Amino acid sequence: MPQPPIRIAIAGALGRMGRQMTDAVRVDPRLALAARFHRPGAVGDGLVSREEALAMADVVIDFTTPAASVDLARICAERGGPALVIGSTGFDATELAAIADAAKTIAIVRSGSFSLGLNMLVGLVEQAARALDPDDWDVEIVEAHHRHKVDAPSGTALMLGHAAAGGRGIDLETVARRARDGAIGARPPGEIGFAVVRGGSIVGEHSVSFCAEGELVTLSHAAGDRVMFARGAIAAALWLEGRPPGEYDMRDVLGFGAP
Ligand SMILES: NC(=O)C1=CN([C@@H]2O[C@H](COP(=O)(O)OP(=O)(O)OC[C@H]3O[C@@H](n4cnc5c(N)ncnc54)[C@H](OP(=O)(O)O)[C@@H]3O)[C@@H](O)[C@H]2O)C=CC1
Ligand SMILES: O=C(O)C1=N[C@H](C(=O)O)C[C@H](O)C1
Repeated sequence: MPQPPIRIAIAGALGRMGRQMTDAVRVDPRLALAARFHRPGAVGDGLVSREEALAMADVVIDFTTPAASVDLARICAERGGPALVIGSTGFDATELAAIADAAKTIAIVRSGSFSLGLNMLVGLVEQAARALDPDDWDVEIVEAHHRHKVDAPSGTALMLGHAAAGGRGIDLETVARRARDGAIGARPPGEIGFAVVRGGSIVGEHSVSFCAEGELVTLSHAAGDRVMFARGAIAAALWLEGRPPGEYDMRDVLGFGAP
């Protein structure tokens, strides 16, 4: 018997990723585009209210803002579904805790990047960080995005930072250096530095450099098109079918295991 298509609702449907998701879901025979919604009050273009959308969907795919994603996760948990794929970035600790709380009731895949290649890079970064002595090898993460991006460092850069810190067996927050300016002094050993570029239409570029006396190792990824984020989010939505409540990430979906 052929499986019935998974019914997808798209949050933030008029945004850059919302539009990309709409196109990708429409052409995927495993999925039915059940509903699209945007901000409260947004109408036209086939949009419905959030409440109507949630009633029609098995999975909601959400690329919006931290506040909107947290609210959506809370509402989905209160009504016992649907499951959620969250791609928004820029969450603070309180917002992340709220999503973790919702994941006690519903299944959620949340990732700063739905790119397959990027999630493979996360494992390579963790491996390199484990192998290279932090007293000799400085870690520097550089990310570049389009001029419209509102959070920094990117969710992906933070994932890469967590992978590097995890490889060293430390908590990223204790060693992260998110910005530098002025008379900052010499670089302390063990620091994980972030640098941010914003401009034009850059879809997303990330590099992690391990810098030692006389040599440099750089691992990098460049996104040329948002379509692969949409494909990754679809893989996550399909993977969610029948999953118990919990907060999962793209490495779970891809079967890459913990970094
Ligand atoms: N994890 C991943 O692989 C990827 C993650 N992202 C992340 O996804 C998020 C969205 O990115 P992008 O599409 O470029 O940004 P956009 O600003 O283009 O889209 C976000 C949309 O969400 C809408 N929105 C705001 N509040 C609500 C709400 N309460 N309900 C429904 N919709 C709402 C905004 O509306 P309005 O226009 O009216 O403000 C906006 O159109 C960002 O956090 C980005 O970092 C992006 C690409 C890949
Ligand atoms: O805002 C974007 O565009 C992107 N955001 C994600 C992030 O913060 O890492 C993923 C991707 O790089 C595009």
